[in-house]
Amino acid sequence: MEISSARAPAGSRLLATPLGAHAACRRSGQLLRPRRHTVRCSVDATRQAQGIPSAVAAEAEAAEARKRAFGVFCTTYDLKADEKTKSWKKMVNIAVSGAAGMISNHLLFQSYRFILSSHFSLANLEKKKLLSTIHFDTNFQIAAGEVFGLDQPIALRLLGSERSFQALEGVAMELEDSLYPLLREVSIGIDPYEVFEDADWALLIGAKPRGPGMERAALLDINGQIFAEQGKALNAVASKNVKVIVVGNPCNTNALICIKNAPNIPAKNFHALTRLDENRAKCQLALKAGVFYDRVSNMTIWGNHSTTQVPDFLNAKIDGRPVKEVIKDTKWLEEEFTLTVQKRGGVLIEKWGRSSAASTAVSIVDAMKSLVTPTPEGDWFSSGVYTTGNPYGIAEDIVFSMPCRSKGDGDYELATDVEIDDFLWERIKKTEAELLAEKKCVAHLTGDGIAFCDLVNEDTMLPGEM
Ligand SMILES: NC(=O)c1ccc[n+]([C@@H]2O[C@H](COP(=O)([O-])OP(=O)(O)OC[C@H]3O[C@@H](n4cnc5c(N)ncnc54)[C@H](O)[C@@H]3O)[C@@H](O)[C@H]2O)c1
Repeated sequence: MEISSARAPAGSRLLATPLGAHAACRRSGQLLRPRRHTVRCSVDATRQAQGIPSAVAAEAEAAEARKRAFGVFCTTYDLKADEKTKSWKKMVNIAVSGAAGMISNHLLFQSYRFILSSHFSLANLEKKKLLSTIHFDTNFQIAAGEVFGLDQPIALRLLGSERSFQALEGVAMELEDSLYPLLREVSIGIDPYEVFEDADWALLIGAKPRGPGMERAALLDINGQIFAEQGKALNAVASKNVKVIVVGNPCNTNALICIKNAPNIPAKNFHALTRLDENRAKCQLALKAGVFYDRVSNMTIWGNHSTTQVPDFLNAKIDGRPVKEVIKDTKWLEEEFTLTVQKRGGVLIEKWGRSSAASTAVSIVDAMKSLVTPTPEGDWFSSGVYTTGNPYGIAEDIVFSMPCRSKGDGDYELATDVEIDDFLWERIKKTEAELLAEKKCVAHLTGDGIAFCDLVNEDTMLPGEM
């Protein structure tokens, strides 16, 4: 077999993949020219080398590969183990549910990241200056190496619903045509037991939106069932150390449902996405203080990804100083800042007629990066994580957004150097009460008995809802 690559970095060679099997090549024995790689194979030599006895077996294998991979990604690479390059890492398998939806569309294609000079100041924004200092990174950030590095090949496993399957094929076609150099496999499907196989990461975005007049309790049940099934599927077929980020709302309780349905995966591996709320809070503080957002650190969102969430200005810092020393307007911090962050999603819908997708996609990438890169000394990030064993006195056995630090190994520890005063604690208890009430509504999905839902009177809105 002769293999050459036009796009692999100099000195590197292509990676063998389990999905690949180079099915089409074995089937036809003809020269194939996938866009990225020229692959020539000798049918007999390949079969002999791999101990494949007959054309029937090759055809069966080809059919299997066709079922699981999409388009050009079916013609992935067939190097034997001893031919693997030392310079490439083992493939990372990333499963994305709701892959044909709005957030995924941004995550997969258009998650633009401004790369600005570090002295850039929002207060001094001038058009000319902006043009000269901004560069666009238009690649899919994960496949482009922003999360895992430039030598990390990626496989994407895209899960859709029956209704969105055709759109999912379109997504896969666009991924083909985007020529992402690190994207080596794409498979699509509607069965989580197939799509989540060997997943190292699962980004659970797909969920049903709350329809007009639908009570929160009904949404909890409908989406809870999706996440119970996906938890079971992850438990059965994903990597035993899979990291799961639940985005679909109500994401804290959906994450709890996943945990309860995936007993073989450590509960610590599950996250509910509250990074968008953290980013929104940082932006508001930066605007008020007249600094660029990278000067804001230690920003915690406590609790639920809902309007009861608590953006913590007591522990946050600007230029390493407590926020309250920099922004002396306590009334603004307690009232306007808190409400603005809590209701940001709803206001965005009012303006644009749809919920945040681009900034959510960016925050998913941020959340992943926070787990695979060491947290800067003294700082932390927010994530909705399992509360059992938490040092703050928050109720156990729920998923609650708290301050986390990572060594960059995919794991995290809760920050202990935080202060909690009466104002903060009162608000933490309110969002905790909401999550405990949500938990009761989904007891039938977490193995905790019969569900009882009394959320009707206290029907808080999710960020992103009107
Ligand atoms: N946590 C956060 O910060 C945050 C922020 C914004 C939105 N959200 C939530 O993210 C979710 C997705 O938002 P969106 O704008 O992408 O919605 P969308 O409606 O554009 O896309 C959702 C996609 O999921 C698919 N889907 C539905 N059920 C599925 C299932 N069982 N398996 C796989 N796919 C399924 C749908 O067909 C659709 O393509 C919503 O629940 C939204 O409320 C969360």
